[in-house]
Amino acid sequence: MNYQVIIPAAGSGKRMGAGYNKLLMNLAGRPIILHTLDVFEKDPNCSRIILVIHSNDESFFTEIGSRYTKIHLVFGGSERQYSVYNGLTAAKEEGIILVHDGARPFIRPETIARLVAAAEENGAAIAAVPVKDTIKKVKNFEVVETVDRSSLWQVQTPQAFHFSLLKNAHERAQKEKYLGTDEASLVEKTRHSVKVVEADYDNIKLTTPEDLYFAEAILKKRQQEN
Ligand SMILES: Nc1ccn([C@@H]2O[C@H](COP(=O)(O)OP(=O)(O)OP(=O)(O)O)[C@@H](O)[C@H]2O)c(=O)n1
Ligand SMILES: C[C@](O)(CO)[C@H](O)COP(=O)(O)O
Repeated sequence: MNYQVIIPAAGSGKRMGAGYNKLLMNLAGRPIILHTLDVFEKDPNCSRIILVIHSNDESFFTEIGSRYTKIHLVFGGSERQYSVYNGLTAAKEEGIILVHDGARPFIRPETIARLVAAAEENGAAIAAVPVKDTIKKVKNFEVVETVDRSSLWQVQTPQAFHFSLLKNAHERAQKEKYLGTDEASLVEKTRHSVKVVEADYDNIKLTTPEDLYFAEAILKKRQQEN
């Protein structure tokens, strides 16, 4: 089943502390964002990549345009949610649409395929992995509650939706002025069910400097697999 993907890549990477967009940082000799784009450019089921960029990075992304035939560039907003919404305006209003963080370069094609199938069937599906650590609610550095982790999952991207379901959820959030940290939380507010597809623990989001060490190790392991 064909799908479109919105790739939000317009963040400032504050937690990475590079002083510029972390997605332009080097990973195995290439900017992180190119590793992510490669997955979708190579996927024959991906019909369109809507890449949401910061105006500061326009020249970089314009330059790579010739190597990535599926890309449509859109400018982002001050929040991730606004960037994704801007991406929706450049999408074809049909079929299945995915949202995938540019900061997650290790997504596997087989996970994408499972998510697309689940979204086709249910309307909404997200990648996630079961929590491994004990999770506690903490206030002023004091434990308030230990949360039962048997039903807790750590949510990732891609998140996959019927186009109209995602568009309606974003429009409602814009109208009612609420922000979510992922697309599924906006869809949940419309009371539509969201299916979970178990993904990989190495589908990490490169957020802080330590993640770059993990990324080098993941890449090395993937090269051994191929
Ligand atoms: N206004 C924003 C904020 C984030 N993103 C994108 O959303 C993804 C997940 O966001 P995050 O990892 O938080 O990236 P940053 O916002 O850049 O990081 P930080 O919060 O540390 O500044 C990233 O690919 C980022 O580029 C975006 O397109 N527009
Ligand atoms: C969408 C997401 O990657 C799911 O875990 C996460 O919520 C993004 O959070 P961020 O702070 O915008 O990186």
